[in-house]
Amino acid sequence: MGFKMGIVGLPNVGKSTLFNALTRTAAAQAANFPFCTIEPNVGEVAVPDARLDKLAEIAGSKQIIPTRMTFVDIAGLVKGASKGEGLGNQFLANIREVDAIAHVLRCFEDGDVTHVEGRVDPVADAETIETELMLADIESIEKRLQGLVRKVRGGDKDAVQQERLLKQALEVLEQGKPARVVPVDEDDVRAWKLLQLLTTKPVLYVCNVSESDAATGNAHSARVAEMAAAEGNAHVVISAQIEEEISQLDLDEAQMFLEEMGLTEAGLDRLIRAGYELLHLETYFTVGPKEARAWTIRTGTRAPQAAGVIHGDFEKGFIRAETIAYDAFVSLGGEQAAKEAGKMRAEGKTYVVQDGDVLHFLFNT
Ligand SMILES: Nc1ncnc2c1ncn2[C@@H]1O[C@H](COP(=O)(O)OP(=O)(O)OP(=O)(O)O)[C@@H](O)[C@H]1O
Ligand SMILES: [Mg+2]
Repeated sequence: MGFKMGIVGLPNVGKSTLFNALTRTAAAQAANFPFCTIEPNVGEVAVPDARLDKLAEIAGSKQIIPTRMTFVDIAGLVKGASKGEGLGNQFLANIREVDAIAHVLRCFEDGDVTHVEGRVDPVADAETIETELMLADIESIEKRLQGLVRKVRGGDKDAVQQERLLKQALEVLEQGKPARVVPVDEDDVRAWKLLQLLTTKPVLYVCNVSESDAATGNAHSARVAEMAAAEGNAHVVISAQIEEEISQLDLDEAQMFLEEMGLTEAGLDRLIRAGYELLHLETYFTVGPKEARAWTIRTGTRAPQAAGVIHGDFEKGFIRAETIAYDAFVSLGGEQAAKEAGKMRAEGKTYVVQDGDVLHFLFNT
């Protein structure tokens, strides 16, 4: 499966710097000139989860394998991108493929770093980008509607559904609103997702502040917070530049550095967690002497489909899941003790896996 977040924003706002920090590499070229990035950079990031380390410690697991999330560093968008301005329209296609958008907003003042509009105004920047995404959606909907005409006439059911959904999206977009405000019926959810409209993707605003504002945020990030709350989107405050520095340090050094800065936790950890929440993702664990491993599922996933994340055969031949809740596993001191205390449950096909469940799957091959 694997979930993907696209890092989106105006040119030169710190997207590649953030990407490098997240992936602990210098894979993406980050430099003080607009349109530095052209081809998207793709990297996998381990999802930090203290619970996994705790479980491994209790079970004496030799190896710890965190679950992962993919980040894609996309080229900067500018006003007119949907009409081919800047580096044009191809980047909009990169955004189509992601599950959610991390929208980086410049919230730092630094006369040496070029802002494409010559001023720092993250709320206006967010509008610029959102407008481009809306225009791109309108254009792609109009094209797709034309392409559907014949099929709809022929009575193709899927085409009729698509046409209806596209028209609903078009109506709100033409009022200047993102397609995510369209209320979608249960029966339409799948088809709606398949439309891959840019403005239906959940947004996490990343307020990129200067080093000195990393712990407290600033007036710019406060305005973004307000905007995000009004839209029902999420936001985090982080300094991409410091995060990149921290990502080069080893764990002890990084901890000291964070404390000196007055931070309790690396901004990246907060960002990844916020991404998790935004996508309604949860984690379950498999724990044994060989390895302790975390797996990602969507909230509400039933046991067989959760098993399918490990291997398709687990889902096909699913018999039952043995479950211990994280808290019981930890407070009782491991699997055996939890079992003896009656805290291991056998669950069937309809069981909805809970965040933090420690699971064993039994299956037919
Ligand atoms: N928090 C920050 N404070 C000060 N400078 C920063 C901060 N974050 C990034 N920068 C600087 O901003 C410049 C642009 O960064 P970066 O290349 O990451 O931007 P980008 O959004 O990827 O740009 P492009 O769209 O051109 O690829 C770099 O010089 C970087 O060091
Ligand atoms: Mg870049």
